[in-house]
Amino acid sequence: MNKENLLLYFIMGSNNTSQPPSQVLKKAINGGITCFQFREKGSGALKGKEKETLARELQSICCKHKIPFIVNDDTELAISLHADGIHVGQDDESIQELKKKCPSSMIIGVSAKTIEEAEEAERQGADYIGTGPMFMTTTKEDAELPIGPEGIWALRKQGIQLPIVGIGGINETNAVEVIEAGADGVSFISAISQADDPEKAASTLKDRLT
Ligand SMILES: Cc1ncc(COP(=O)(O)OP(=O)(O)O)c(N)n1
Ligand SMILES: Cc1nc(C(=O)O)sc1CCOP(=O)(O)O
Ligand SMILES: [Mg+2]
Repeated sequence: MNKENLLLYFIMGSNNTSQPPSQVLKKAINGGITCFQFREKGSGALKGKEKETLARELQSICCKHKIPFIVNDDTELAISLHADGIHVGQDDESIQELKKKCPSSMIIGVSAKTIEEAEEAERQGADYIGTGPMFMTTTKEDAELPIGPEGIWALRKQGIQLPIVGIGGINETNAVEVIEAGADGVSFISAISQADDPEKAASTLKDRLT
């Protein structure tokens, strides 16, 4: 994957916003996001056909604007939609399994915060790692304690070269710290999905980082 695409990585599912998700995504794209992950998860998340319909709608918006469309967790959905990529965590499907099932062009993102996890992701051929939580977050129901941007410093210091995107509690006031620690990008849900004006929220984040 082109690591420039990780700079402003927006993640959202239908339960992360009170506005229509398609409107939020369009505004976020107008504001300058560079990548999108469909994460339909947690309380009230859509399932089955409804989930697929929303995924297709958001994918077509991304496609029109040439924004990579990544699916969280759901490999079957990612494959059936010919998504640009899939993101998995340590408790999800292994990279080895994904490599067997997915087209070789599909971007594979993996959550990794320890040196062991990051080295394993590199060995297995992940395209990028997501490291977090950087800061306190209430968006992920089972989020762990924050490791701070120091967690990214530590991975870089120990020689991790894979593209890294920080995640968790990132907003316009702390995004720069994450990049300064060695990340190629920042990912965020609520900073945009909960904003009254998602376009302005995205463009403010972009201004802070460019
Ligand atoms: C870019 C990015 N980084 C990390 C995660 C977290 O993935 P995971 O640990 O599998 O947790 P869930 O998102 O599935 O709850 C992510 N989604 N994206
Ligand atoms: C999906 C997710 N994964 C995390 C991790 O630490 O792996 S934190 C998180 C939630 C990010 O939402 P917000 O930007 O609203 O804090
Ligand atoms: Mg997961």
